[in-house]
Amino acid sequence: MRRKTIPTPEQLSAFLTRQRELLAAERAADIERTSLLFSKCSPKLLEQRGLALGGLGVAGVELGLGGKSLVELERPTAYHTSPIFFSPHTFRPGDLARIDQHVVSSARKPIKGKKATNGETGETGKAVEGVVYRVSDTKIVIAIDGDRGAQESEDLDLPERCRVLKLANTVTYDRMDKAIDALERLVLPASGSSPAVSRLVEILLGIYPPSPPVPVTDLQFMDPSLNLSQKNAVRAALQAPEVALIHGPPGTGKTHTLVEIIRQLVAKEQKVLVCGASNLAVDNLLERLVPHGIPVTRLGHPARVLQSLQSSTLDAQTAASDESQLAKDVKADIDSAMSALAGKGKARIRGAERKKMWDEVKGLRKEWRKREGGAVKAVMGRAKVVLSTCHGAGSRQLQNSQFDVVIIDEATQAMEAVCWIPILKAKKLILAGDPLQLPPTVLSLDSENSPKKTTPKEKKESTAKTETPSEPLDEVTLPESDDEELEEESDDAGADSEEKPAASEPSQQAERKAEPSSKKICRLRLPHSLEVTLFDRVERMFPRVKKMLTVQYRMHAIICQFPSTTLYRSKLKSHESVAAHLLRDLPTVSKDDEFSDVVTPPVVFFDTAGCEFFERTEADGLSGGLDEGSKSNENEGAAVQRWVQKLVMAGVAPGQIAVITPYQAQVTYLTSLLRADMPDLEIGTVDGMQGREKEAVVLSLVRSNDKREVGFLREKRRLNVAMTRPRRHLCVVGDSETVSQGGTYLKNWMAWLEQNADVRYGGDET
Ligand SMILES: Nc1ncnc2c1ncn2[C@@H]1O[C@H](COP(=O)(O)OP(=O)(O)OP(=O)(O)O)[C@@H](O)[C@H]1O
Repeated sequence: MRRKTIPTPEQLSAFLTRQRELLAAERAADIERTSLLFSKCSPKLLEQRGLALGGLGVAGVELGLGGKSLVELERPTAYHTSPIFFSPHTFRPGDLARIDQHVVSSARKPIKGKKATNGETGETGKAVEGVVYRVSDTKIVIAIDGDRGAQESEDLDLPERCRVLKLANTVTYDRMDKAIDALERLVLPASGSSPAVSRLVEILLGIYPPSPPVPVTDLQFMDPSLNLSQKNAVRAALQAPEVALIHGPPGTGKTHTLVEIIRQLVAKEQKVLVCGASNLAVDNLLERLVPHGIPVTRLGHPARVLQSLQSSTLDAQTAASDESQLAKDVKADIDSAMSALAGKGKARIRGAERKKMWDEVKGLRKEWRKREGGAVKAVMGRAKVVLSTCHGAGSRQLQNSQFDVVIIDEATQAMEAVCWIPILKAKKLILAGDPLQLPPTVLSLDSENSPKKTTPKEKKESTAKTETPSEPLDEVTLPESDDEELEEESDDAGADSEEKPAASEPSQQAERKAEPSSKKICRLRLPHSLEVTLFDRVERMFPRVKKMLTVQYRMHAIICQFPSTTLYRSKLKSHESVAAHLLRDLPTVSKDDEFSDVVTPPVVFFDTAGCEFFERTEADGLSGGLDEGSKSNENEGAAVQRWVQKLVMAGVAPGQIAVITPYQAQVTYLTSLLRADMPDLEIGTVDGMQGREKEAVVLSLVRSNDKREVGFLREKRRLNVAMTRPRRHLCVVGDSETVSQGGTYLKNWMAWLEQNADVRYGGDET
């Protein structure tokens, strides 16, 4: 039995150093990935890869919420004889992007009627960076901050012919670094200074254990539908003086539970900061809070907030506030000057006149920002519940704000450092997530710069972002839970291999030095990668602060059985409202006998063993080998297509079906097979489906080879996500012979499918 000790200053320092090293490696990997793409790919290839849109012209500039300049770009017909629709691309609202001069790969004739002064662009303008605000088939709108691009360059003097490039987001890394620096100043102050460190910070770093719960005697649940495990989690979160964890397996109502906690905290006049790992997670919570009439303010770039929730944004609330009326007349003047400068349809204002006008705009903007700043302060002062992404909590609007409680949803998908950004603003922390689903995406696992090197085999598997592998876990175990008799400082011999840092690490040597031979180990352990989340660490240090939700409202009981037994110690139960639901119960689905074998079984397994449906490795060389290694399986794709067609013929709407697979190359292939006929069918990677559900899910496993290699299919957390997305029907297509060679877990799953699924021959054409 090893006793855990509190960290020494050296160990605290080693922990912070490790976080910094990991973040630096991740930043480098992110930038390297982007620059590799930009350097290896010709402009045409960048467009083919969906990372650039070229040949654009400015269709207009207007002033948007929060003083942003909204630059609308389209493909002017003068440049293109072909349709002006964009080709497929990866730009989504919220992406960072740069507008710069259009570049062509090879010499082309100048455009008729234009003087080519620089390459073929005609006129050199300035590059600006911003955020994608809106995208349609023909237009892309980039929002540029009033106090960044336009102000710094004084003039939004964009090139006449532009392109838009997708950028790596380094702001997030800056904020994470800043949070780690702030943490260091708190816990390892320079001599002489003695800052007040909150007990929460000390607990999260293993210096103190959490205080005992403070009973809440008058607790009246506001939502009568909460089940017992949800009520227990709400009670524990409210009673915890400093920290609580909510473990929500798939479909167990994590968000439902958090909404109750927020309502209870608001009723007690607590000021709450609610964060999510992603904008989607934040909007999901916002959507659920708004109907309860809770006064919420959503921080974040309006471009990153769902259209339907815009009225809850700080920008919109500021615009509607009494305080901002003062700023409105200034805004009108800016608007008219901006449209004159954009000069759409008229002659472009140039030279001294343009400079003078920009100086005026600059002055007006300064005044407007001052007036708006006052309005923002007033709105923030009134807000009871503030919502933002974790890194958004580092924005200037929250610079001096303090909260009673910070809640982080999907905390198991957030890197630890990003969680520290909001944590440093609060006295108490509630984390919700599921450590048995996929961790945050970490690019540096695959990088030369990574403190932890991957094996060549892992590396090959992880070239596309959607395929970033996690360390294959041979023993994913449910960590010690609140409801079992456990010593708080128990032996962690059962800890999974994840926590073992690479032996050659300098920081780990520091850890080993600090660890005396008497088997005492430090409670604060060094993470081996950014995949180790704060939730994981706190759970391991203090298992009693965790409550698990145990009733799921998504899957048919059979679909739930394997993950529940193997990952959740059989604690995950199916609510009676879903335990027996089948596709045939859907109102649109045919009740004819003809379709019975399609819409009745909850789990179907097309076993392709012996069919010789071999996988193919992609090596298209498109991006200098960046996509090399992704797998596809055409015959399996055909089997998926046949089953989807049957489901649809039986009356299941394409929008109720998802086709998922771990491999990007298979997504591409399946898209080419199915997209044209079924635009509403969801086709994507397993990773992209985390947090979502569909009535029917068809899962293509892809791997089929003589070497019995399964690659990152063996990652249990990915498999868990894959098999827990369906509500009524799961169809698995795969080669049991290959897949069952991928370790005990996959072997057991194949055996379970043989026993419990409606097993069919994979080559079956009928
Ligand atoms: N106590 C309850 N009674 C009835 N339905 C519930 C209850 N709790 C949750 N649900 C339903 O279960 C579904 C999943 O809930 P929710 O979205 O809150 O879960 P989640 O754990 O956040 O989901 P995910 O697994 O996607 O992260 C929702 O449709 C929700 O309405």
